Amino acid sequence: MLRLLSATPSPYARKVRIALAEKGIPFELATEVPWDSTTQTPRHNPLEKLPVLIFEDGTSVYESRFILEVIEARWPESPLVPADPWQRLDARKVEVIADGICDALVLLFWERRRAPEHQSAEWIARQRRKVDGGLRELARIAADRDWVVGERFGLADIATGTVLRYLDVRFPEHPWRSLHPNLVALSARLEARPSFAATVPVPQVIADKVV
Ligand SMILES: N[C@@H](CCC(=O)N[C@@H](CS(=O)(=O)O)C(=O)NCC(=O)O)C(=O)O
Repeated sequence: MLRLLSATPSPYARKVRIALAEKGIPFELATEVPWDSTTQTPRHNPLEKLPVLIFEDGTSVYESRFILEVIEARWPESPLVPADPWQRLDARKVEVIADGICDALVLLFWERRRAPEHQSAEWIARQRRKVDGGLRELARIAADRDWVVGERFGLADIATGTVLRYLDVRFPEHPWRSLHPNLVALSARLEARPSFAATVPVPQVIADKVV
């Protein structure tokens, strides 16, 4: 059985979970805390990050954008990327922006886990700018369209929907809902999909000292 190493808050893993669900591909969900010494993630990814997609023969694929490319190549039915090559690049650009916002949110989360006297205000401000700028660009691209890119649900919606809900987990005080009402409407539509409803992110308990 196909296996996915995942974590309850992970927006990157949520993209893969949603894609597999939307394509009807069965898999075993292995929920980990990659920050704890007990995690099996390093056994399957030398970069020690999840999500990791593990095939029955033990081969592993990691880095969510690449995992999604592998899934699209291996199971092309119900495509999640547009057929038009330029629209496909637009969708992948949206994923780059969404993942980049998530990356900034992860860095922000860990900076705030440091003792107050060790937190860098400059570093926090820099990550905050990336979150705000990325959200502005996603709001500009999405506008009031039914789907973020193209004429149907796909990768760009998965990436945008996951970062918006991840904000609630890692940066609940961020005013994105008042700043970008079009993203609020988009998020509500996406979260109503069964693949989203089944994968709502929640914080995890991290037992080990990480920073
Ligand atoms: N670019 C990677 C990012 C993955 C990532 O940062 N995963 C985190 C977990 S989570 O933030 O998604 O919940 C991780 O495994 N971190 C462990 C580590 O960085 O050592 C992807 O898209 O897959």
